[in-house]
Amino acid sequence: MSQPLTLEELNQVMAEADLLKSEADVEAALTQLAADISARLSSSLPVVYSIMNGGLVMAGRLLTKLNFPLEQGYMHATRYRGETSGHTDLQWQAPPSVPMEGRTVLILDDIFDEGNTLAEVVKSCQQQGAKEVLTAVLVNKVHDRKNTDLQIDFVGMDVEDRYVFGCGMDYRGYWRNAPGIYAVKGL
Ligand SMILES: O=P(O)(O)OC[C@H]1O[C@H](OP(=O)(O)OP(=O)(O)O)[C@H](O)[C@@H]1O
Ligand code: HPA
Repeated sequence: MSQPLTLEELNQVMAEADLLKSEADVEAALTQLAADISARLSSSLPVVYSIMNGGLVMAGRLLTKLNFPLEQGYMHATRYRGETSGHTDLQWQAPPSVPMEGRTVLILDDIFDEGNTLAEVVKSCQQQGAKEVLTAVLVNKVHDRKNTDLQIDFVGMDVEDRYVFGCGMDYRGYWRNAPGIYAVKGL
Protein backbone atom coordinates (compact mmCIF):
# COMPACT_ATOMS: atom_id res chain seq x y z
CA MET A 1 0.00 0.00 0.00
CA SER A 2 1.33 3.48 -0.83
CA GLN A 3 1.52 6.32 1.70
CA PRO A 4 -1.69 8.37 2.15
CA LEU A 5 -1.66 11.61 0.16
CA THR A 6 -1.74 14.93 1.96
CA LEU A 7 -4.09 17.83 1.24
CA GLU A 8 -1.19 19.76 -0.28
CA GLU A 9 -0.23 16.88 -2.57
CA LEU A 10 -3.82 16.42 -3.72
CA ASN A 11 -4.21 20.11 -4.47
CA GLN A 12 -0.91 20.00 -6.36
CA VAL A 13 -2.14 17.04 -8.45
CA MET A 14 -5.09 19.17 -9.56
CA ALA A 15 -3.01 22.34 -10.07
CA GLU A 16 -0.56 20.48 -12.33
CA ALA A 17 -3.12 18.32 -14.19
CA ASP A 18 -4.02 18.82 -17.85
CA LEU A 19 -7.67 19.53 -18.53
CA LEU A 20 -8.70 17.09 -21.27
CA LYS A 21 -12.47 17.70 -21.22
CA SER A 22 -14.21 20.71 -19.70
CA GLU A 23 -17.41 20.51 -17.69
CA ALA A 24 -19.23 21.80 -20.79
CA ASP A 25 -17.67 19.05 -22.95
CA VAL A 26 -18.85 16.46 -20.44
CA GLU A 27 -22.35 17.92 -20.33
CA ALA A 28 -22.59 17.86 -24.13
CA ALA A 29 -21.40 14.24 -24.22
CA LEU A 30 -23.98 13.26 -21.59
CA THR A 31 -26.76 14.98 -23.54
CA GLN A 32 -25.80 13.06 -26.69
CA LEU A 33 -25.52 9.79 -24.73
CA ALA A 34 -29.00 10.37 -23.29
CA ALA A 35 -30.44 10.91 -26.77
CA ASP A 36 -28.80 7.76 -28.14
CA ILE A 37 -29.82 5.65 -25.13
CA SER A 38 -33.39 6.97 -25.29
CA ALA A 39 -33.68 6.14 -28.98
CA ARG A 40 -32.69 2.55 -28.25
CA LEU A 41 -34.27 1.80 -24.85
CA SER A 42 -37.30 4.02 -24.25
CA SER A 43 -39.76 1.13 -24.74
CA SER A 44 -37.72 -1.57 -22.95
CA LEU A 45 -38.44 -0.91 -19.25
CA PRO A 46 -34.73 -1.48 -18.56
CA VAL A 47 -32.86 -1.86 -15.31
CA VAL A 48 -30.00 0.66 -15.37
CA TYR A 49 -27.12 -0.24 -13.06
CA SER A 50 -24.19 1.97 -12.15
CA ILE A 51 -20.91 0.23 -11.39
CA MET A 52 -19.76 1.68 -8.10
CA ASN A 53 -17.77 3.71 -7.38
CA GLY A 54 -16.73 5.18 -10.71
CA GLY A 55 -20.14 4.96 -12.36
CA LEU A 56 -21.86 7.01 -9.65
CA VAL A 57 -21.22 10.51 -11.01
CA MET A 58 -21.90 9.58 -14.62
CA ALA A 59 -25.13 7.84 -13.62
CA GLY A 60 -26.31 10.76 -11.53
CA ARG A 61 -25.67 13.24 -14.33
CA LEU A 62 -27.14 11.00 -17.04
CA LEU A 63 -30.24 9.52 -15.42
CA THR A 64 -32.17 12.76 -15.13
CA LYS A 65 -31.72 13.27 -18.87
CA LEU A 66 -33.52 9.97 -19.62
CA ASN A 67 -37.21 10.73 -20.03
CA PHE A 68 -38.69 7.22 -20.00
CA PRO A 69 -39.56 4.67 -17.30
CA LEU A 70 -36.61 2.69 -15.97
CA GLU A 71 -35.51 0.98 -12.78
CA GLN A 72 -32.23 2.08 -11.26
CA GLY A 73 -29.77 -0.17 -9.47
CA TYR A 74 -26.10 -0.58 -8.67
CA MET A 75 -23.40 -3.16 -8.30
CA HIS A 76 -19.90 -2.72 -6.93
CA ALA A 77 -16.97 -4.34 -8.64
CA THR A 78 -13.41 -3.05 -8.38
CA ARG A 79 -10.15 -3.88 -10.11
CA TYR A 80 -7.89 -0.89 -9.38
CA ARG A 81 -8.71 -0.53 -5.64
CA GLY A 82 -7.38 2.99 -5.28
CA GLU A 83 -4.23 2.38 -7.34
CA THR A 84 -3.30 3.60 -10.82
CA SER A 85 -2.91 0.15 -12.39
CA GLY A 86 -5.43 -2.68 -12.25
CA HIS A 87 -5.27 -6.09 -10.59
CA THR A 88 -6.11 -8.97 -12.93
CA ASP A 89 -9.01 -10.15 -10.80
CA LEU A 90 -12.22 -8.22 -10.30
CA GLN A 91 -13.34 -8.00 -6.67
CA TRP A 92 -17.12 -7.98 -6.13
CA GLN A 93 -18.03 -5.76 -3.18
CA ALA A 94 -21.80 -5.74 -3.79
CA PRO A 95 -23.96 -7.87 -6.11
CA PRO A 96 -26.65 -6.29 -8.33
CA SER A 97 -29.21 -4.51 -6.18
CA VAL A 98 -32.17 -5.38 -8.45
CA PRO A 99 -32.88 -8.83 -9.99
CA MET A 100 -32.23 -8.87 -13.74
CA GLU A 101 -33.65 -12.17 -14.99
CA GLY A 102 -35.54 -11.62 -18.25
CA ARG A 103 -34.83 -7.88 -18.22
CA THR A 104 -33.10 -5.49 -20.57
CA VAL A 105 -30.02 -4.30 -18.66
CA LEU A 106 -28.00 -1.14 -19.20
CA ILE A 107 -24.66 -0.92 -17.39
CA LEU A 108 -23.22 2.56 -16.73
CA ASP A 109 -19.56 3.10 -15.96
CA ASP A 110 -17.14 6.00 -16.04
CA ILE A 111 -14.35 4.52 -18.15
CA PHE A 112 -13.59 1.68 -20.52
CA ASP A 113 -9.85 1.27 -20.17
CA GLU A 114 -8.34 -2.21 -20.55
CA GLY A 115 -11.88 -3.54 -20.50
CA ASN A 116 -11.64 -6.32 -17.92
CA THR A 117 -14.24 -4.76 -15.62
CA LEU A 118 -17.06 -4.38 -18.13
CA ALA A 119 -16.29 -7.66 -19.87
CA GLU A 120 -16.68 -9.50 -16.57
CA VAL A 121 -19.73 -7.51 -15.50
CA VAL A 122 -21.49 -8.22 -18.81
CA LYS A 123 -20.67 -11.92 -18.52
CA SER A 124 -22.06 -11.97 -15.00
CA CYS A 125 -25.31 -10.27 -16.12
CA GLN A 126 -25.73 -12.83 -18.89
CA GLN A 127 -25.20 -15.63 -16.37
CA GLN A 128 -27.89 -14.05 -14.18
CA GLY A 129 -30.40 -14.38 -17.02
CA ALA A 130 -30.65 -10.85 -18.38
CA LYS A 131 -32.57 -10.76 -21.67
CA GLU A 132 -30.07 -8.34 -23.20
CA VAL A 133 -27.12 -6.43 -21.76
CA LEU A 134 -26.04 -3.03 -23.08
CA THR A 135 -23.18 -0.87 -21.86
CA ALA A 136 -22.57 2.87 -21.70
CA VAL A 137 -19.41 4.66 -20.62
CA LEU A 138 -18.59 8.31 -20.26
CA VAL A 139 -15.09 7.80 -21.67
CA ASN A 140 -13.23 5.25 -23.73
CA LYS A 141 -9.46 5.37 -23.29
CA VAL A 142 -7.84 4.97 -26.70
CA HIS A 143 -4.96 2.44 -26.81
CA ASP A 144 -4.27 -1.04 -28.11
CA ARG A 145 -4.21 -2.82 -24.72
CA LYS A 146 -7.91 -3.79 -24.52
CA ASN A 147 -8.21 -7.24 -22.94
CA THR A 148 -11.61 -7.95 -24.45
CA ASP A 149 -13.54 -7.95 -27.73
CA LEU A 150 -16.51 -6.33 -25.96
CA GLN A 151 -17.95 -3.47 -28.00
CA ILE A 152 -19.42 -0.70 -25.86
CA ASP A 153 -22.88 0.27 -27.08
CA PHE A 154 -22.81 3.93 -26.05
CA VAL A 155 -19.55 5.92 -25.67
CA GLY A 156 -19.60 9.54 -24.50
CA MET A 157 -16.06 10.58 -25.49
CA ASP A 158 -12.65 9.20 -26.35
CA VAL A 159 -9.69 10.23 -24.17
CA GLU A 160 -6.01 9.83 -24.79
CA ASP A 161 -3.90 7.14 -23.14
CA ARG A 162 -3.15 8.85 -19.83
CA TYR A 163 -4.27 8.34 -16.24
CA VAL A 164 -7.40 10.46 -15.93
CA PHE A 165 -9.56 11.64 -13.06
CA GLY A 166 -12.78 13.58 -12.49
CA CYS A 167 -16.45 12.79 -13.26
CA GLY A 168 -16.30 9.68 -11.07
CA MET A 169 -12.73 8.65 -11.91
CA ASP A 170 -10.29 8.82 -9.03
CA TYR A 171 -6.65 9.57 -8.51
CA ARG A 172 -5.75 7.25 -5.61
CA GLY A 173 -9.24 7.56 -4.20
CA TYR A 174 -9.61 11.35 -4.60
CA TRP A 175 -10.94 13.90 -7.06
CA ARG A 176 -13.89 11.84 -8.36
CA ASN A 177 -15.84 15.04 -7.71
CA ALA A 178 -13.97 17.17 -10.29
CA PRO A 179 -16.54 18.34 -12.88
CA GLY A 180 -14.28 17.95 -15.95
CA ILE A 181 -11.79 15.26 -16.98
CA TYR A 182 -8.12 15.79 -16.13
CA ALA A 183 -4.90 13.87 -16.81
CA VAL A 184 -2.35 13.50 -14.03
CA LYS A 185 0.98 15.20 -14.76
CA GLY A 186 3.48 12.59 -15.91
CA LEU A 187 0.96 9.72 -16.09
O1 LIG B 1 -11.50 -1.16 -18.20
P1 LIG B 1 -10.74 -1.46 -16.93
O2 LIG B 1 -9.26 -1.43 -17.15
O3 LIG B 1 -11.20 -2.71 -16.25
O4 LIG B 1 -10.97 -0.23 -15.94
C1 LIG B 1 -12.20 0.42 -15.79
C2 LIG B 1 -12.72 0.27 -14.39
O5 LIG B 1 -11.75 0.78 -13.46
C3 LIG B 1 -12.39 1.69 -12.59
O6 LIG B 1 -12.89 1.02 -11.47
P2 LIG B 1 -11.98 0.65 -10.21
O7 LIG B 1 -11.59 -0.78 -10.28
O8 LIG B 1 -10.86 1.66 -10.09
O9 LIG B 1 -12.96 0.83 -9.02
P3 LIG B 1 -13.73 2.21 -8.63
O10 LIG B 1 -14.89 2.30 -9.58
O11 LIG B 1 -14.13 2.01 -7.23
O12 LIG B 1 -12.74 3.33 -8.82
C4 LIG B 1 -13.52 2.27 -13.40
O13 LIG B 1 -14.54 2.78 -12.58
C5 LIG B 1 -13.97 1.10 -14.23
O14 LIG B 1 -14.97 0.34 -13.56
O1 HPA C 1 -7.38 6.37 -16.16
C1 HPA C 1 -8.11 5.98 -15.21
N1 HPA C 1 -8.48 6.83 -14.20
C2 HPA C 1 -9.24 6.44 -13.16
N2 HPA C 1 -9.71 5.22 -13.02
C3 HPA C 1 -9.40 4.32 -13.98
N3 HPA C 1 -9.74 3.02 -14.06
C4 HPA C 1 -9.20 2.56 -15.19
N4 HPA C 1 -8.49 3.53 -15.82
C5 HPA C 1 -8.60 4.66 -15.07
